[in-house]
Amino acid sequence: MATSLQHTSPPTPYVDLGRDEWRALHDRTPLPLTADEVERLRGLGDVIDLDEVREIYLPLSRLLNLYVGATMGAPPSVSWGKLRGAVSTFLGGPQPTTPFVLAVAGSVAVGKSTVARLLRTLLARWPEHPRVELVTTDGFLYPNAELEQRGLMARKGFPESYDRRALTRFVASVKAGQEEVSAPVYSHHVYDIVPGERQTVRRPDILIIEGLNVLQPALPGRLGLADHFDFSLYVDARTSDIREWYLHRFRELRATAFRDPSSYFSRYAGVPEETALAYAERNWRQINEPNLVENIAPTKGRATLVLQKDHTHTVRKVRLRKL
Ligand SMILES: Nc1ncnc2c1ncn2[C@@H]1O[C@H](COP(=O)(O)OP(=O)(O)O)[C@@H](O)[C@H]1O
Ligand SMILES: CC(C)(COP(=O)(O)O)[C@@H](O)C(=O)NCCC(=O)O
Repeated sequence: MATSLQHTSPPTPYVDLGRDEWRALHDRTPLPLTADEVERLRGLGDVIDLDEVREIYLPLSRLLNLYVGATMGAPPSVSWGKLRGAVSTFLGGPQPTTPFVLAVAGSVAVGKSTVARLLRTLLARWPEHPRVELVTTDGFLYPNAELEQRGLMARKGFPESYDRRALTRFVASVKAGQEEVSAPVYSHHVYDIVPGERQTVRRPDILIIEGLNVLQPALPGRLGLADHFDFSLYVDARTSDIREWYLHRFRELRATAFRDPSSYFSRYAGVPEETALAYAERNWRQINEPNLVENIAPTKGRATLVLQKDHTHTVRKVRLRKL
């Protein structure tokens, strides 16, 4: 005889919300977007539907605002910084605040940069944490010369193509509250690290660290990058959709940025479209897809929150780790 237990899903460590359930949270988000802010978001230059911003990303910024408040505390009031307050009491005195570290993970072309830029803007609107810095992990790729030497030129984006120690040290120093920390800078234009250029971070309220491999587990015996995160977000979609977005972006870049003769990819602006697309397809098949399958997707379960997108970039499901 069937028991009711057979019909009950087993408990999971996540809360799953469908689009409509998540969207309903929008009504409870105390900081609506003003017309000015909508204009500013348009100014970011990203293709993103403004209803999607209001219904999905604005509630997400509120959830993050709650996490920042609970973890870091702003003014030590009843509702702010309970955890910090309790720990300060335990340690016998107020502890200095350090930046809240938010990681954004996912495949090449899944939309990480778009989400990270959007969150930088949305999070900075909250009065408790106006100073938000965004750093991408590509600055920690080894320079091409080093990748050549290590035989890794066809593995750009794989965990071994990064200076993982420098990346972890960077995030640890920001998290430690160091006054000024700097990161190397990668240029998609020249397809290499820019010699001598640095991005400096000066004790922001929030640091967003965005990249393919941010959720990779630590090497045995070492502290991992993810050990310094206060919250992590994984942007997810079907591999076949991500492939389409990758090829679409390549086609768009061919018509714009690749036309600049100083671009590393300028040769693909001058060849027939099918030759250029064959190159992009090969890059997807040989580099980005295997990296997604072997290294990136397996880290999804470690994220605090997963955004699941459909083929139009519309978020259909949000999965949040239970506290
Ligand atoms: N929410 C969105 N709505 C529409 N297009 C998007 C959205 N997010 C990303 N895209 C598009 O998808 C492609 C990949 O996005 P991008 O943020 O550059 O990805 P990543 O940083 O993960 O490589 C780009 O062409 C971008 O314009
Ligand atoms: C620079 C990247 C490795 C992404 O770096 P991230 O900031 O995510 O660490 C990636 O966008 C890339 O250029 N991959 C090389 C393969 C390709 O050209 O598609």
